[in-house]
Formats: sequence, structure tokens, C-alpha cells
Amino acid sequence: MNLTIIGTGYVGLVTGACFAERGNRVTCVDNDPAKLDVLRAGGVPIYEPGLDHMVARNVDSGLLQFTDDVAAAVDGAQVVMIAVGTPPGEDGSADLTAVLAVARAIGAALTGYAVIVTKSTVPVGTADQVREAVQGALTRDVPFDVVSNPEFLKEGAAVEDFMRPDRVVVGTDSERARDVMSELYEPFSHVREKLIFMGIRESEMTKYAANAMLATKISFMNEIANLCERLGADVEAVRRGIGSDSRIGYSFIYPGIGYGGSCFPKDVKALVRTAKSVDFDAHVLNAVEARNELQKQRLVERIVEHFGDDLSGKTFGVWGLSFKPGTDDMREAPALVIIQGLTALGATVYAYDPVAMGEAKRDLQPLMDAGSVTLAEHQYAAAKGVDALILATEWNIFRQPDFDALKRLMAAPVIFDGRNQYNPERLRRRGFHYVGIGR
Ligand SMILES: NC(=O)c1ccc[n+]([C@@H]2O[C@H](COP(=O)([O-])OP(=O)(O)OC[C@H]3O[C@@H](n4cnc5c(N)ncnc54)[C@H](O)[C@@H]3O)[C@@H](O)[C@H]2O)c1
Ligand SMILES: O=c1ccn([C@@H]2O[C@H](COP(=O)(O)OP(=O)(O)O[C@H]3O[C@H](CO)[C@@H](O)[C@H](O)[C@H]3O)[C@@H](O)[C@H]2O)c(=O)[nH]1
Repeated sequence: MNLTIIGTGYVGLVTGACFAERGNRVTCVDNDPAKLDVLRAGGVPIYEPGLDHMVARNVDSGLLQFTDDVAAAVDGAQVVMIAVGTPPGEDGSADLTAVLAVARAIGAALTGYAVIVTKSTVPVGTADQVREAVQGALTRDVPFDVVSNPEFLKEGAAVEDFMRPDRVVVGTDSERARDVMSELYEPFSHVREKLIFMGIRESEMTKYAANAMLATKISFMNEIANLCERLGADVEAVRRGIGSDSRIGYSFIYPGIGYGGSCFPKDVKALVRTAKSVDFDAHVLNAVEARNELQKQRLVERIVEHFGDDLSGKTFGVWGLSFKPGTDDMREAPALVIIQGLTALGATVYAYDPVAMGEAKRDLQPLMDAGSVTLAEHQYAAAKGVDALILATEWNIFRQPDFDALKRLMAAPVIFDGRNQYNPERLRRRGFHYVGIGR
């Protein structure tokens, strides 16, 4: 099939590469010239395991191309996907400016029937707005359908998630569009039974409900962790104890320093906002968000409990900056909140991340200029002479460090483990002062 995907970020580029991998001719459109330069030169502007090879392979075979020309890309496409950002507006609602601008551009360029798909995460009712925007921009009488096909991939595992999804949700009220979408997903053999068709509003809501449910699990577990801390219980044992109940399951119940990334924080906020717009007070969602905001401060609070609230003259090593392992994405990364919290109390920070240092620089530059933050050459350089080491992102390379070397390097053997990766007893036996989350 001929596909056009507008927006070449984490979702658009992965979607484009994966559909090309299955033999479709895919044109990816973006309005960021710097991104297009990298892509046209055979590079990939983001870090996502497996994506660079897949993009290169399909660019070489001619199945995947990149342009800034919406009109040329839309002409002749059977499916046009909108995968631009929907960032939070000032009031927390999803900002649809880019989605609707793209919808108008598609309308102006349509020359024949196409299925227009919203892949971006958009509030219930957005498909109606997209349909109106396309209709209003048509330059000739062309039939089209608008379909909701939200994306559920996780960063760091995006290619695998796209190729082997738990489900593909398609919201449509048109038989013709349903046929096109079935055909599009047909080559993903294991997806066939996982295609779930439903109404458009239900599909739009499914995306928010899924993210809100996962965020709820995390905030719930962070709350239990904080309670464990005060009651002298180790939340890690409790996590294993409840995860073994198949009705609860092990996934997304890892306590930590709060959820970050470009999705959970913004999507929970947007759903709260949607609820407000229909005079509904979303008590659970409000609590999920409130717990998360508090959780991002929790490790700083524990550091203050240990060192006092004047951290001037103290130095901290921070391992991990991205919001989760496997990505260079720094959007809403809890590590930033911790670094800002520590430096505001006078501390100096040495930070290291295996892939996100370039991205992190953008956020940390003012603190770097002020001399409060230094990006270290490698993980052990970030630990040299520090009063304590903080694990903020559980990259594999931080899982089994040389603790003896660390002890020699650090000014004091103190570890704040924001991801409960280390064995407290073993570290204590080795002479470390260990503080985790909920333990
Ligand atoms: N990142 C994820 O893991 C993920 C997963 C599922 C769903 N989503 C949703 O998918 C959407 C995209 O997310 P993302 O993380 O890929 O965003 P992103 O910011 O990485 O990418 C968006 C891209 O769209 C481009 N763009 C913006 N306006 C444009 C326009 N008018 N014309 C052409 N290109 C334009 C930007 O230059 C950028 O490259 C969001 O709604 C998000 O909530 C994201
Ligand atoms: O048990 C857990 C699991 C995750 N997290 C944190 O939660 C955040 C989000 O993690 P994850 O969901 O793995 O990454 P995302 O790439 O943000 O993916 C989420 O957001 C995407 C965008 O909507 C969806 O498509 C995915 O299905 C959904 O998992 C990160 O900060 C994690 O550290 C925890 O604290 N504890």
C-alpha cells in the first residue's frame, strides 16, 4: 500500500519504518528541516533500539522516504497517518494545533479517496474536528474517512512493540475504512487476531484509559512504598507478594521516583481536563497525578533527611538521566527534578547517562553554566569524590557496578537507589549506607 505519515518523531518514524519493513511504500513528512537532514543522510535523530538499521534498510530499498512536502506526499496515498505531537496546553488539555494544521494540509492536498488516521494521542471527539478540518480544506469533491488508530508503543522497545503489539485498536464507523485498515495490518500475522475494531470515540478513550490505568498502578505502588518506609516494611517483598497474584500481575508495579516521559504525565493531565470539560471530577486521576508530583521529590527528601537541608559543599553523582532506560528522551524525566532539587539546596552534581547526555544538555545548560552540574565522561567519573551516588535511571550498565571501586572513588559510601535495583543487605555488608524507595 501507499502510506503517508505526517510527523516523524518517536511514533511517526517507528510506524513508517515498520510499515515499510512489511513492504509498503511509505513517505514520512516532517516540518523540522534539521530532522529531515539527518533522515535523508541515512541517520536517525532519536535513540531507539533497532530503529537505525530498519530505517537504513528501507531507505536503501526505496520503500521509505522523507519530505517536507505534504501535498506531494498525500497525493496518491491510500492511508494518511497523523503522528504529530499533542503536548499539554497551559490548562493541561491536549494541544491540537499541530493535528488540526496537518488535517487542513491533508484536506487541501487530497486528490482521491484516502483513510485519514489519527495515530497521535487525541481526546475523545477529536476525529470530528479532524473531519471538519479536512472537509473545510478540500479543493475538490473527494471522499475520505477519518479513523482513530492510537499507538501503544513504549520508548526503548518501540520497534518490538510495533511489530508485536498486544493489540491494535481501530476506531471507525466506515466499512470501507475498516477494510483498508484490515489490509494494512494483514502482514503482521500475529496481529490479525489482535485487531480490535470499535467506535471512534471508544478508540480515542481507550488510549487515555490505558495510559491512565498504567499510571495509576505506578502511583498506587509509590504510595504503598512510602507507607512501607514509615512502617519499617520492604516494598520489594510486598511487590513480589502482590505481583504473584495473576489478577494484579508484576508489570507496572515497580516503585520509583515517579513516572516521566512524554505520555503518562501529559495524558493523565489531559484526561483530567477532559473530565472537567463535562463537569466530572476525576478523583482517582487527580490523586494519581498528585502522588506522582510528590514522588519525584521523594529521593531529595530522603537526601535531606540524611544530610540536612543545606547541601552547599556537598557533591552528588547521578547515574541515569533519561526518563527510562533504552531511550534518549528527556521529556518529564524525574532525574531533572532531582537535580534541580539538589542544586537549589546548594549541591553540586556530576551526572552520567549512556545515551541521553546530548538531550540532557538542553535542559541542564543553565545549571552547567552556573557550575552546579557537570556531565561526566563515564559512570565512574560521575562517582569520583561524591558524598553520595543516586541511581535515577536503571540502565543495564548500572545494575552490577564494581562496588569496591565505587567505595574507593566516593568521598563517602552512600547510595540513594531511586529504582530499587540494588540489594540493601549486601551493600550494607560492604559498608555502604543504602537508601531505596519504600525500604
Ligand atoms: N512517544 C511515545 O512513546 C508515544 C507512544 C504512543 C503515542 N504517542 C503519541 O503520538 C504523538 C506523537 O508523539 P511523539 O513522541 O512521536 O512526538 P515527537 O515530538 O517525537 O514527534 C512529533 C513530530 O511531528 C513533527 N511535526 C509537528 N508539527 C508538524 C507539522 N505541522 N507538519 C509536519 N510535521 C510536524 C515534529 O517536527 C516532530 O518530528 C503524540 O500525540 C503522543 O502522545 C507517543
Ligand atoms: O513499574 C513501573 C513502570 C514504569 N515506570 C515509569 O513510568 C514511566 C513510563 O514508562 P513506560 O510506560 O515504560 O514508557 P513510555 O514510553 O512512556 O510508554 C507509555 O506511554 C506511551 C505513550 O502513550 C504508551 O504508548 C505506552 O503504552 C506506555 O507504556 C517511566 O518514567 C518509568 O520509569 C515506573 O515508575 N514503574
